[in-house]
This record gives sequence, structure tokens and C-alpha cells, in this order.
Amino acid sequence: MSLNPRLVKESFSVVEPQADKATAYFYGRLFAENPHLRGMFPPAMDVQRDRLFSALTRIVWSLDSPDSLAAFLGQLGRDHRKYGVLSEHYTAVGNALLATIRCFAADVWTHEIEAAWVAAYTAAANLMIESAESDAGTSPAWWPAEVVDHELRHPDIAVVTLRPAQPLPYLPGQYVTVQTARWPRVWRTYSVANAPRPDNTIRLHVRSVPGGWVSTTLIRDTRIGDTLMLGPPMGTMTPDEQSERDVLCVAGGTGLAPLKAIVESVIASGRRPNIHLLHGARTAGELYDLPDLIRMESSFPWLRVLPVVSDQPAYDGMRGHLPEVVQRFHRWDEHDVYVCGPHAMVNETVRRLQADGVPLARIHRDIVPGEH
Ligand SMILES: NC(=O)C1=CN([C@@H]2O[C@H](COP(=O)(O)OP(=O)(O)OC[C@H]3O[C@@H](n4cnc5c(N)ncnc54)[C@H](O)[C@@H]3O)[C@@H](O)[C@H]2O)C=CC1
Repeated sequence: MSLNPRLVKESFSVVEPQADKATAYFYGRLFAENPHLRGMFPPAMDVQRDRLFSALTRIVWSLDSPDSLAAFLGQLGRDHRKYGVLSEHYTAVGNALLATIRCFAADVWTHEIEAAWVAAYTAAANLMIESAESDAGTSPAWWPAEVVDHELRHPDIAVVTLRPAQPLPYLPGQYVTVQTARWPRVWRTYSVANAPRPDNTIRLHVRSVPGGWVSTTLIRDTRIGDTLMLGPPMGTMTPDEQSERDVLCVAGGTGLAPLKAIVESVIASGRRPNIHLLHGARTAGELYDLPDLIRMESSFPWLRVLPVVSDQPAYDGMRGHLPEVVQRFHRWDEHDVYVCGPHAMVNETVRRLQADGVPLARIHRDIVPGEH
């Protein structure tokens, strides 16, 4: 069986515009043929559907970049251990996936396309299974973590500090998934907002999202002493330790979390680059971490923190939309850049920086799935 990325991509592009229907069909088929698997998924499947399709999209479009694909599938395989996924489940998922693609790409379907999908899925599943198996020898499938601090910094934003029962090995900029006792099997992603600490505690920045079960629970119904569950660390937006360049961090709202971890780690590395950290919020009250950032700034003279407010005309400081403010403030074509926040803000910031000559290879961003 040989891989044929072109055939997989061409047929997938026929399915992509029908993503909602295709994922609903996929899960319908999976659960009809394997009713015992339903219990492994959360009661409401909306976020799960989006996740499946975004992971599939990422896999299909990276078929030509074996290294980054293998890294992504390795993380995905390790992460699936927390759901109790076993290697035999991959056959059930593969059958339902193939039936789905065949149904939604029926107009272009051929034996060659079928063979290309079978080969691609088999290779991807094998990578995930191997990574899960080798991880099982060294790491837990998930980490129980005690809430050791809970600060409501704004009616909709909390900073939660956790102490995992065992050290959680992560890199600055990575994210973890979180499950609360109140919502079994519902996992949501949050970036770790600090560089690794000697006491192993980690901080999360949580904003309540309308209808967001986990974020609302973490903000309103979580107390010191509660236990949460954490999945393994994931994500590729980590600092480039070899780089000698100055650093620009552009943070929108709680997208500050991973960038604060990155800034802390650059400071801890002993390097002395100039760091600009722009933190954008809609109102001054949502600059929820300003006192901490100002403390960091006063202890590291090479750091400059710039709060920016977009939706409060009376704000007595820098006002405007982050992408425009970033662009007019300075030229950044010699910097390493890290950007995190709402998708539209990130896309627009990256677009403007590129237009100003910052090479894409120096702009670091991550696609963090789910609500916050
Ligand atoms: N909590 C966490 O650990 C993490 C959160 N994120 C993401 O960060 C985002 C944070 O959202 P909020 O705090 O609600 O941010 P928000 O909606 O309050 O906006 C924050 C800033 O982004 C700007 N902005 C928003 N939409 C924009 C657009 N379309 N064009 C230009 N600028 C725009 C605003 O003007 C403001 O300066 C979420 O999308 C979340 O998924 C990402 C990684 C980690």
C-alpha cells in the first residue's frame, strides 16, 4: 500500500464544504455499528465534531510534511490515552471514516482513491497507536491536579493555579486539556500560563464562554481543594532557544497565557533580548493580569509591556485594534514573533506582519482547539 497524498487531498476537498453533515454522518455510523463506543464520548457532541474535523483537516493538508505530521499524530495518540482508546477502536473509526468519505465524495470516488485513504488512515493510526504505547511506559494517561489558588480577576475571567499529583512535563507555550468532575468526558483546552516551576504548579487563564460548560464551572463553581483532570501537554508554539533575536509577543485577551509562559522562560534562560509584550483587551477591566505583568517588567529591564484597549473610547492609554497598533508601533522584521488570541485577531496580525516583511518562519502561532 503506498501513500498518495494528492488523491486524499483532492477527494477531501470535495468533503470539506459539507463538513457539518459529514461529521454528523461519521458519528452516526460509528455509534450505530459500535454502540459500546458511545459511552467514551461526552453527552453533547458539538465541540467533539469540530475537533474531529479540524484534526482531520490538519492531517490531510500535512500529508506532504511527514515530520510535522508525525509530531502532530504522536501528540494526538498520547492524548487519546486519557479517553481509554485501545488499538482495536482505530479499526472501528477507520471503517466509519472511510464510509463517510466515500459517501460525501461519491461523485469522484474511485478504487484508487479508496486505496489512498486506506493507506493514509492505516499509516496515521499506526503512528498514533505506537506513540500511545511507548508513552504508556513512561507517563500517566492523565494527571489529577488540585486547585491551590483561584482568583476572580474580572466577572468573566479567573486565574486558576493547580498542583498536579505528578510533575507534568511541558514546554512553555504548550496547552493541556482539562476535565472537571461536574462534566465527565468533556475536555477543554487551556494554555499553561507559566514557565515550569520548581513546585510543579501551573496556572490557567480562563474566560467564561457563553454556553461553555467547563469555563463556567472553572470560573463560578471551582474552589481551592477541588480536583481537576489534565490531559498531556500539546502544541508547537514554543520558544526558539537558539535564537539571538529580540522578541515580540502579541496577546489578545486570555491568549496572553502561553505568551506569558514564553516570556518567563526567555527571562529564565539568562538571555537578554528586548521583549515587547502587547496585551490587547476590549476594556481596561479585562486587562486582568496587568499588575503581574508590571511586576515582571520592573524586574527585567529589557521587557516592555504595552496594554492596548479597543472598545473603550475614554481609556486613558493606548487605544485601538491590536493588529493595527502592532503595525504602526514599530518595525518587527528582525524579531521572533509569537501571536495568540481570537482567531481573527491572530490572522490579521500575521497578515500585516508578513506584509511588512516579517518572514512566516519567524512568526509562531498555534491552533488551540476548543473553548476557553
Ligand atoms: N485561555 C487560554 O489559555 C487561551 C486562549 N486562547 C484564545 O484567546 C482568545 C481570547 O479571547 P478573549 O479573551 O475573549 O478576547 P477578546 O474578544 O476580549 O479580545 C481580545 C483582544 O483581541 C482583539 N480582537 C478581538 N477580535 C478581533 C478581530 N476580529 N480583529 C482584531 N482584533 C480583535 C480585541 O480588540 C482585544 O484587543 C480566545 O479565542 C481563546 O480561544 C488561545 C490560547 C490560550
